[in-house]
Amino acid sequence: MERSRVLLEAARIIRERSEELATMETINNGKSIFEARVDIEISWQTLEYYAGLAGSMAGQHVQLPGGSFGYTRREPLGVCVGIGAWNYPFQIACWKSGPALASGNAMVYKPSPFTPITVVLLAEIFREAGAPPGLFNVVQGGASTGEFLSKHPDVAKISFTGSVPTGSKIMEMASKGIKPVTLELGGKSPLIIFSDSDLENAVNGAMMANFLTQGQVCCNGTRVFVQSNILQKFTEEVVKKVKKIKIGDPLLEDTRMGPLINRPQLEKVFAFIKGAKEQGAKVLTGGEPYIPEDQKLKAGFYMTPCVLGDCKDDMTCVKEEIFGPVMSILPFDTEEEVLERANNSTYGLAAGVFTRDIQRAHRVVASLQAGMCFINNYNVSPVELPFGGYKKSGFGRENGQVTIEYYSQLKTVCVEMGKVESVF
Ligand SMILES: NC(=O)c1ccc[n+]([C@@H]2O[C@H](COP(=O)([O-])OP(=O)(O)OC[C@H]3O[C@@H](n4cnc5c(N)ncnc54)[C@H](O)[C@@H]3O)[C@@H](O)[C@H]2O)c1
Ligand SMILES: CCCCC=O
Repeated sequence: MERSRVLLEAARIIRERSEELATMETINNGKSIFEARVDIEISWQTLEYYAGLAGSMAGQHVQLPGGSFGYTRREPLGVCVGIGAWNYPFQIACWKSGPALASGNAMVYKPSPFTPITVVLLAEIFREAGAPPGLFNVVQGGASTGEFLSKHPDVAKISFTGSVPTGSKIMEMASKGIKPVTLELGGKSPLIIFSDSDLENAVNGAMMANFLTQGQVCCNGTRVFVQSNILQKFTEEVVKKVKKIKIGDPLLEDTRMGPLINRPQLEKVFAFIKGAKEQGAKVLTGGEPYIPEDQKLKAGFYMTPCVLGDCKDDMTCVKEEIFGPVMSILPFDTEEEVLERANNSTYGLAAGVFTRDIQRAHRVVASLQAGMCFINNYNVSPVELPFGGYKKSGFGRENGQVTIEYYSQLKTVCVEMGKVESVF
């Protein structure tokens, strides 16, 4: 209950300071203030949710023959390391620290060097909320700092959010110390639109699946499979909407797309678009540098959101994670065919299906190889629901009750009430 009170107080402070924190997050990352506000809201909800679970951590009592019994204790792991990506800096730190602290651990958190700011504010908030000094610590740095933390003998667990190659290195380092890891990695998720969908809903779902945070979202549904008989109509509607996305100063109220995180990321996205064109895809809109009129923004890393048509499953833009505002549209004919193509990926983070046929919706998600599936929506992530991947998108979960298990260990105590029956 003591932990719960600290988390609840931290949630209250975040809520009270939400406008300031959202502004800082926009400056930190470049996402629109509109989206940053949502991130801050999800963040305090996460701390509230785990505050609620903190007091309910308990073991089991098991009766054994002869009056003997056993019981289990759910105990903390110790010092947990959190290593975060730059796309949701504050939210990722809350997704990790909420369950870690609720379970009784301490945390050392390393944000991405591209977004070092807001997690420092989170550390100050935890202190102000009553967390003892040293319970939640921030260490700044890049790969070598992450490696130092991952190899450190005093560290009991690593929770990592980032790319597959780095996740693989972290797992290797953790294996040397036999440390548990949670890996929240990348994706190339499918979004399947059946022709019986509510078209407006499906178009809105595809927008949500591709263009939040300048397309730099791990679970984005970037492979948009559209049933052939609605391909033309769907594509026209999507392109119309994408053209209307307001790009510019992320601190302005009506902006919906700010700059990408940095120059290399912008160039990487342009290289994917160039490669897509060379492989035969057609740019239906966007994919160009965007120069805002405002003088002070001219050197920003802006681009116009892009929709690619005439895509094929074996194109690089369809197979690899771009991590930018680029949607690939792929026609399909049958359910069986689309399932096979949707699952034909080394990733398995998320997937979505739009249909009015409820039986089909459940049948399809049951066959999709993805940890986070959406029916008739996309990219909503309530804290009550576990989030995480299949296949190379990682393992372990964030959010939901189950995450307590990833931040704790189970001790079994066997109690003998009779005499020891020695076999010797
Ligand atoms: N599944 C999820 O929940 C989720 C959420 C956000 C982002 N992501 C993924 O993250 C990727 C983009 O983020 P990124 O570019 O920051 O990823 P990244 O792997 O380059 O870096 C992530 C973090 O790891 C650190 N790091 C880098 N090399 C390291 C090493 N050798 N040892 C230890 N730490 C090291 C970085 O400094 C950073 O803090 C995308 O692939 C995206 O899909 C996944
Ligand atoms: C914390 C939000 C994770 C979404 C993926 O990038």
